[in-house]
Amino acid sequence: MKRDISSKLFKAAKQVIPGGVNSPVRAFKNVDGDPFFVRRAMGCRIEDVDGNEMIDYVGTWGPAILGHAPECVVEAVQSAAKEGVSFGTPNPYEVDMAETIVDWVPSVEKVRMVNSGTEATMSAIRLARGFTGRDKVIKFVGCYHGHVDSLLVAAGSGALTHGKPDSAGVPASFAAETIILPYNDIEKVNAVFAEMGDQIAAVIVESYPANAGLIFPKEGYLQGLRDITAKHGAVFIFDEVMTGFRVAKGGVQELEGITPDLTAMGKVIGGGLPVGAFGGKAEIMDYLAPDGPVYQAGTLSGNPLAMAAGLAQLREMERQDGYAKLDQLGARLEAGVRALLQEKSLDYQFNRVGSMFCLFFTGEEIVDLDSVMTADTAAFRKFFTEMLEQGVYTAPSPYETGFISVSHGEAEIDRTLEAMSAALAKI
Ligand SMILES: Cc1ncc(COP(=O)(O)O)c(C=O)c1O
Ligand SMILES: N[C@H](C=O)CCC(=O)O
Repeated sequence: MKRDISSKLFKAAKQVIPGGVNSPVRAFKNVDGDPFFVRRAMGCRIEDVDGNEMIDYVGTWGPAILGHAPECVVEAVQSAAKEGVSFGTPNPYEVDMAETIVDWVPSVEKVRMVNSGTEATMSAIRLARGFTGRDKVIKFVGCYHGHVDSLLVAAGSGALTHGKPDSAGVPASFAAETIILPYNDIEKVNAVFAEMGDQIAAVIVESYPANAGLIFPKEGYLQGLRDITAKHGAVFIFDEVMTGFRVAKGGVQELEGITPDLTAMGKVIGGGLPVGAFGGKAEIMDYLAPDGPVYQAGTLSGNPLAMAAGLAQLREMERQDGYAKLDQLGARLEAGVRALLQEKSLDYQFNRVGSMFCLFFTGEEIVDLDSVMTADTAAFRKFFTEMLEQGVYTAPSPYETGFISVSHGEAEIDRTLEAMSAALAKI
């Protein structure tokens, strides 16, 4: 593939943008390559500035559930923009969005809009601390909750990709308030609560961890977290920034029948514009300013364009019965991948829920970060590079999850399986 213009742009970008990118996972460091720059993205395809077209499974890291630039979202943004792009006052879209979230997400009684998933988790943590009057927070190894200081400890996603699960610049005193435990081990959680339950403000967990590949909870694990937090008066925070509105209308909490106290949301609810949200029990949410003592704010929060885009996307998903369609496409991909692995006598693990999936280049059962880290990263790199050569763009890291969109069709899934077959043969 020719990448001349992308190479020039990357060179120029590195002069003026740290690492040449505005978010580390985009830098392709984990695949020994340089990133391509995108000119346009429509449906399930993206085209780079050199004219290479690719079937896309990154989907702008999750938000593009209908595919790129769906007509309904573009029209909603255009029409909203004609009335003004930001008001800095309450607007009707915000009420519509809040009512939609409360209607769709089982545990949410009240919700506050923010501008990113990071803001959502950061605010949820502050609220949990304000509500309980406690400081300590439990998070799990490999879970990523955005670049919140106290949560950038043993984190997944870009932090893991770049071999630095902890970040410089996070004061040791902040990190000391975060208790890190392995995922999927409820005994360890119970033991910490037994020792210091009255100091723990919150347990935060990715509903299905999807920033260290895609890991599923063991039977009873999420309910175990729910029970122990309830017993000790700690706030149970579900991070559904990635899974919310993606795996089902009501996210993982709907699938698993779990009722968290607070939920962090983002990605799909923004329709591709910068949006996050956090919500939950009214009793806790009412601790927020202006009614309560926990301060939280945002110049552009509830922005009319972002709300219009998100609402249009959610309504279209409902209208098309998008979740059922995504599950069918996901099942087709899964069946094809499993057949390929069997045909090639590879014992690699493949995890999928609805339209989210991850192929792990290891035979170990995937239960936590330790098992994820047994994957053969050299094999992953070869696979990624070969897939890209064949016009299929998957995440440039073994620790990210793939996303199918409603605009993928059976033909694209089958083409992807052909590419996978060739790529696996080259490993
Ligand atoms: C589970 C999860 N939580 C939080 C975040 C942070 O969201 P954002 O990148 O919008 O700040 C992300 C993604 O980055 C995520 O996947
Ligand atoms: N895994 C991250 C979020 O889900 C990827 C997005 C980013 O960090 O740029």
